Amino acid sequence: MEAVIGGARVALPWLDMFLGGTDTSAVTLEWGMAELMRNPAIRKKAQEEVRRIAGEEGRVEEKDINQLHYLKMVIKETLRMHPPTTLLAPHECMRDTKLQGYDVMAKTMAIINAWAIGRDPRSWDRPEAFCPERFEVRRVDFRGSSFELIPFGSGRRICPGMALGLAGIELAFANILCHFDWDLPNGTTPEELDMEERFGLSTRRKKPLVLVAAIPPS
Ligand code: HEM
Repeated sequence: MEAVIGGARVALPWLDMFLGGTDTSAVTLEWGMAELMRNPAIRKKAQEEVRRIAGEEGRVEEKDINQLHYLKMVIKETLRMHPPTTLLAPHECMRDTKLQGYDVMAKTMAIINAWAIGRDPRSWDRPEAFCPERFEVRRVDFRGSSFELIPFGSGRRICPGMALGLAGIELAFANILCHFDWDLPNGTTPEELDMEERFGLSTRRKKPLVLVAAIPPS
């Protein structure tokens, strides 16, 4: 990100880092919870796993994260359907290139729609269904090597904060599922939950997610 200070353009990489690092994780968490509210059976399965791993300590810590196999699939499925940086970052072609029969001129701006790629029926069976189990049979990586799932981009400009972002999302997601039972307010049914998006720097929910938290009976 750049700012104009005293007439001069100044690069602000720390601001990129701050915005890229906080907003994306918060948006992913909100979409993930929304999908779990629409899919109670998936929520129950994720919550059972988290509470089993939390055990007697009653909380999930960083050392436990690698055991959260189902929750990791829930997060992967969330990033497939709701990549926060919908259009990744614009890339400029450095030299004249031929790509799959197309001529791409130097200086061409390439904008990649990760949202559409994640919902492409040529790559995904029932793409509009939230189904973490699809990753049990299909070993798709989302770290830049499987082009059908690129929420963090790919190649030399892939998101450098991926590991940090994922660890934060996993830990926060696990603990909010561990400590509370969740419900929709005012008798809203899962089918009625509004999933409309608002496109922006990161694509968030048009209406913020409002949920009722309850402490589970011990
Ligand atoms: C769910 C979490 C996150 C997602 C989905 C995400 C996604 C992305 C995407 C799609 C890009 C553009 C990649 C491209 O150019 O093709 C990017 C770039 C970047 N991200 Fe993230 N990000 C996340 C978390 C973070 C965190 C936690 C940090 C830092 C603490 C971070 C810092 C950056 C920076 C500095 C860039 C620019 C890299 C460059 O241009 O070379 N991101 N991110």
